Amino acid sequence: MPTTAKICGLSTPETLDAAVAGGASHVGFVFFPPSPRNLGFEQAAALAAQVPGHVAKVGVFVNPDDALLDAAIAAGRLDAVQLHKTTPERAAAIRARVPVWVAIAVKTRADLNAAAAFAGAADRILYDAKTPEGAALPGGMGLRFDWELLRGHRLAMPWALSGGLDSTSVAEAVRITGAPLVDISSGVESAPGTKDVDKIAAFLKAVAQC
Ligand SMILES: O=C(O)c1ccccc1NCC(=O)[C@H](O)[C@H](O)COP(=O)(O)O
Repeated sequence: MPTTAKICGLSTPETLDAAVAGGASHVGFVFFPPSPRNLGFEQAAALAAQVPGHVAKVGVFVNPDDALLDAAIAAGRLDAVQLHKTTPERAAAIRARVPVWVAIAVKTRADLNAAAAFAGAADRILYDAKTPEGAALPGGMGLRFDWELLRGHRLAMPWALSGGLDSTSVAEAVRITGAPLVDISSGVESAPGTKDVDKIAAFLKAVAQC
């Protein structure tokens, strides 16, 4: 199966176009005000209108309440929500309304065990690098974890790899982990929150060669 890619934290028409033109399977819209990638609802609606049907729109949230979820799902016409810092109970409740990705923050092998609790409560697990205690963001910080932790990894649900990827490292990451889907944010930016069309194109070209 070819590796597919999600470009996360898009916020402009030009960079969204680059992701779609380069063959991204998913695009990510962040709904978390402390993030430099945070979208307003009108901005999300305009971007969503630009996404063709074969590309899935994933909203990224940190422990959201129902009001934020409802507004963002409607504005961004979201196909799935990606939840950071959630619980199996909350993920299951949200999954009754919309497909759910759950981010699992990884630093050590023991962290991988957290995924099992989301069986039946998530549609996909996103293994992402754990950010430091007290960090402003739980993702999108360009940090990577030891990919060897996922060598030979088996999970009875779809999953994806994230954290510190870029166009020069993604082939090795996929070779080691066998990730079916890779997710990237800061590795295709020129500054926090500023996506770069050339970096997006280079990353997606590298993924296509995996
Ligand atoms: O990207 C953000 O600003 C963000 C904010 C709050 C929660 C999650 C966030 N990003 C999650 C992602 O899916 C990122 O793509 C993922 O962490 C990888 O980021 P990077 O290491 O920068 O490629």
